[in-house]
Amino acid sequence: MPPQNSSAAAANPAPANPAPAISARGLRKSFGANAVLDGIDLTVPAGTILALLGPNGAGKTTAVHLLTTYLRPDAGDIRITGHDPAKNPQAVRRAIGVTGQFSAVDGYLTGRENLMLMADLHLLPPAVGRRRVEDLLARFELTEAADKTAATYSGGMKRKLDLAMTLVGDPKVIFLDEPTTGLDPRSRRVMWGIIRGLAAEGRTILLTTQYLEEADQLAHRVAVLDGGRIVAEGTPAELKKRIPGGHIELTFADRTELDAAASVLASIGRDDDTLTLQLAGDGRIGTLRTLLRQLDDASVEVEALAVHTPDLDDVFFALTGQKGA
Ligand SMILES: Nc1ncnc2c1ncn2[C@@H]1O[C@H](COP(=O)(O)OP(=O)(O)OP(=O)(O)O)[C@@H](O)[C@H]1O
Repeated sequence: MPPQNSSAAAANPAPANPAPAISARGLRKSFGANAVLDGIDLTVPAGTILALLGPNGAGKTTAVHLLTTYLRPDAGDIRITGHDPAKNPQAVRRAIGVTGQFSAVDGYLTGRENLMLMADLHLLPPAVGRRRVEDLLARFELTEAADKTAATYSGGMKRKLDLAMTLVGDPKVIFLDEPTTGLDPRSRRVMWGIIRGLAAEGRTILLTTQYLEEADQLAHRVAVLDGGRIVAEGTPAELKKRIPGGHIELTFADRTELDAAASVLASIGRDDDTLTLQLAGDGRIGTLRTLLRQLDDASVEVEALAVHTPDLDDVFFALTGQKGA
């Protein structure tokens, strides 16, 4: 898949030199003998999206709980929009919105009632609350379904309602714990559009994900969490640079063709079971044209050609030795 983050970043460029909205230094948290976070540092400039990427059980949710006053760290320093959660948890709670893996949506209430309940919890004056709720219903394309009980909503609609509920309080900093887990590809894309829109409004977003493509698509920066530590941090493009380049894979119909191709091409890998050859190079037309001409000259038939560009999956594998989601 071509790297698409460049387009996301171009549509939603990070502001120059903003003050960090989220910063954490030396965060540690253990549950009994289980050291889940072993000294992590995170900085998220205002108006940007950081993806905290890690496999199941890496400690992503624990990190979100520490940053959102839900849990206290064993050690470390946190500032959220300049406030210290240990000293001023109320100020932190006023600045943030959190959408967790467990939905806050009440299935017995309608979409509008769920949102109005949040407006009441935030003590918004009734007229302000009603306006904000109607704006959010419209923005999330839930107006038509607003009077149906949330239990009748699809997974994607519930997730949108959950995020809309988080936005009733107009938070400047938003934590999204695995915002698209379990959604179908279309709903996932809708959610990506919404998340990009929130950052374009100047909100700061920390999202956790097991999806490498999600981090690539959305995040200005990615922090890879593994074994209680941040094992890599950078833009998606920077992380991609840290792994071997792309390659071209040719598949042949039989062993004779494979042997013939191997004798004329400088391959970097060969698999006799799948009848494939790997060649260094990217998908540039000139490279492919030369390659096909060489095969033509040697009268070798190619059954299939695939161009592999490195993605975050490869980064994850290179950094942690594990396959991603
Ligand atoms: N309250 C708790 N008490 C004891 N152990 C906990 C608690 N919360 C989390 N853990 C443990 O901490 C580790 C990290 O869990 P966490 O939920 O933070 O990971 P995660 O990266 O969010 O994983 P997932 O993607 O599965 O949600 C796990 O081994 C988990 O069992």
